[in-house]
Amino acid sequence: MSDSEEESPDRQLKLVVLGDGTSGKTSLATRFAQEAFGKQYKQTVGLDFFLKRITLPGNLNVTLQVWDIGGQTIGGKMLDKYIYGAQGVLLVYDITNYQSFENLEDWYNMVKKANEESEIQPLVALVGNKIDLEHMRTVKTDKHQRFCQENGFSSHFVSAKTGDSVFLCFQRITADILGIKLNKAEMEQSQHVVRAELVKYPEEDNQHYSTANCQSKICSVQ
Ligand SMILES: Nc1nc2c(ncn2[C@@H]2O[C@H](COP(=O)(O)OP(=O)(O)OP(=O)(O)O)[C@@H](O)[C@H]2O)c(=O)[nH]1
Repeated sequence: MSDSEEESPDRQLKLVVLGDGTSGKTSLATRFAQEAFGKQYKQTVGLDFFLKRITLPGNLNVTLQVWDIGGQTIGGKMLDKYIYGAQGVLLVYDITNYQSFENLEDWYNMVKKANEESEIQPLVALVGNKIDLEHMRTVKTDKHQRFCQENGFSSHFVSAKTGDSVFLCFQRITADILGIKLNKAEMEQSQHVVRAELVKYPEEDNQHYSTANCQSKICSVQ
């Protein structure tokens, strides 16, 4: 390999995921880092770590260290230390749980306190999770947008369950931290396509579904 072909070392970034218990922080980190989702709730005690390497346009490799902080740590002594040194903070709430949105004010205050003495402030992203439960939404999108505008947060809506926009969310945050602009095509490429299997009804039942007869067994919902 010639000198010019040598890969430059990965950039390393620390991202901290904060928010109330059950807002979906572990699910979000697991979906992003392992492309998996578990329905069963298991409370995070303290914190968990995830590592994921992504490549941004221009062949820039970035290793993301994702710190998934348990929702119960809000009153604890360790929280400052967990947050300290992060280049990015994801404030996560559940769009069907208004309290989880309201409590982000407290979480954000903890971020400001932890970085009081540091010269560089982390980039903060507001993440509304569980958009697969849109019909149960209790936090209006204009409330979300206002909170972003008032504090200079970037805005994201995701579903850890379906994977909708999860990769895009982490990609956009990483690009913002590194000052890289993603174009529309690059962002569209990162949009997750949800694949839903269609139920195949027995022949005799098909009469009831004659107008909705699908040619393909797979439906792509974007
Ligand atoms: N429908 C739906 N459920 C979700 C989604 N994300 C997480 N959940 C469910 O919400 C519950 C809580 O998810 P967790 O990821 O454990 O929440 P957490 O924020 O890490 O909770 P703590 O560990 O207590 O801080 C689990 O039952 C998940 O399966 C989502 O996008 N959609």
